[in-house]
Amino acid sequence: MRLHRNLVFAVVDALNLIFNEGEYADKVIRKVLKFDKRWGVRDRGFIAETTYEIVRWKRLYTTIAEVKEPYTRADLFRVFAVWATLRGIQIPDWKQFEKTPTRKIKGRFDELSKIRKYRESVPDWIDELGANALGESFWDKELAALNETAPVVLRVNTLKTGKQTLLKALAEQEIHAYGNKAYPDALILKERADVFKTEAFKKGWFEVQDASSQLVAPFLDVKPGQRVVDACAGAGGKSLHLAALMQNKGQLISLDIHAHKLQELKQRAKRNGAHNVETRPIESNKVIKKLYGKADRLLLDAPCSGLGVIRRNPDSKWKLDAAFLDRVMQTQQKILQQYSKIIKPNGKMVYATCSILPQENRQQVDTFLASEAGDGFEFVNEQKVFASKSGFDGFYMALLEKKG
Ligand SMILES: C[S@@+](CC[C@H](N)C(=O)[O-])C[C@H]1O[C@@H](n2cnc3c(N)ncnc32)[C@H](O)[C@@H]1O
Repeated sequence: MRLHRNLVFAVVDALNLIFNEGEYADKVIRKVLKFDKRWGVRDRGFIAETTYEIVRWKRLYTTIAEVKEPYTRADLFRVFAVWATLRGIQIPDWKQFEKTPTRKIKGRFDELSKIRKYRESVPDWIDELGANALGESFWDKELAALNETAPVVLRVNTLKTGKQTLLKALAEQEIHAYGNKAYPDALILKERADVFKTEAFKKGWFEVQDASSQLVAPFLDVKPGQRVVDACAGAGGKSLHLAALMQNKGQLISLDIHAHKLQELKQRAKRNGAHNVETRPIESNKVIKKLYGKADRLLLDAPCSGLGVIRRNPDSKWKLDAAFLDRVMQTQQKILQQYSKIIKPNGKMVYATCSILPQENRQQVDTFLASEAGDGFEFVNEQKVFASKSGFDGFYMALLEKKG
């Protein structure tokens, strides 16, 4: 592979914004990709993938490069040189790469790879947290799986089409995918592709949604005609799936504290042909209280650390901190305590997170069940989804039933 100057410079610009300015990787990449309209699919792929890779391996690469925050431009070129050297890519003779110590880089890599927190590139506190929560040997495996590149997974929108029709439409555009029996509506891409540009996407035939995330809506056991509340709906990944399972019959009320996310949900619902979705921003407690005792089904897709999805959001490893984790765990319990009142007698509720930590998952459910608000609820079932076992994102879901 030959390195092109303006592409490498774009990666360095992106890294500067992510590492030094604290901006989010996905937003930065979208911004940087607009720098030059002449860049083709491969160029864009190089910028996005290389930036994500370096963000993923930040601790390892910056330690090898012997650079510290805040990084100068020269530091970021050194980090880039580490990435290129470890991939066996010829370092160009530009002045930014003068004196790149190729042999030393390889030696340092071998040395640091013996220590998990460097090998897997995580801050000390996350490494300790994971090892304490899951045990050393399981954390070893799980963390390695969480650092793999995530595949692109689609969920077929059964309100509009079927799997075979979608497969055919994608194949006509040279996008090839395959199914997996454990995930009835999922199609996994063989190679990354910009699926958002396809006609099939514009027609609402699919959404991009990880396979593990696709397990959540079916776990709630919704039926057409029911009243279902999705209380932390965000931009609606799971609301749209619920609407499809309800076959557009009944009522789906999607709530969130952020109105702008619900706005996006509305647009997606329109494209998906999901007509039974109503969005309500949680502007005050009244919005929740009005729904007390009214829902057959309730989904609590709670805010969380996101430790199960760091393959997709590698920069969250560097942006998360212990104080955030504490706060989000308090919110999870508050949501369980208060929103569970939305359920009717004999109704069902799913509590879900995209975390693999027991303290955000089963322990929250147990605390809720032991509390006054949890009295009258029965634990039915749970699914702990680990990246190392499933090959997809880490997730948790618990099904609870309110007694009659
Ligand atoms: C895991 S995300 C939801 C993802 C979404 N369900 C999906 O499938 O695309 C959690 C959501 O909870 C929302 N949230 C945070 N605190 C909340 C609260 N107290 N009540 C309701 N929603 C809240 C966040 O805005 C965020 O959209």
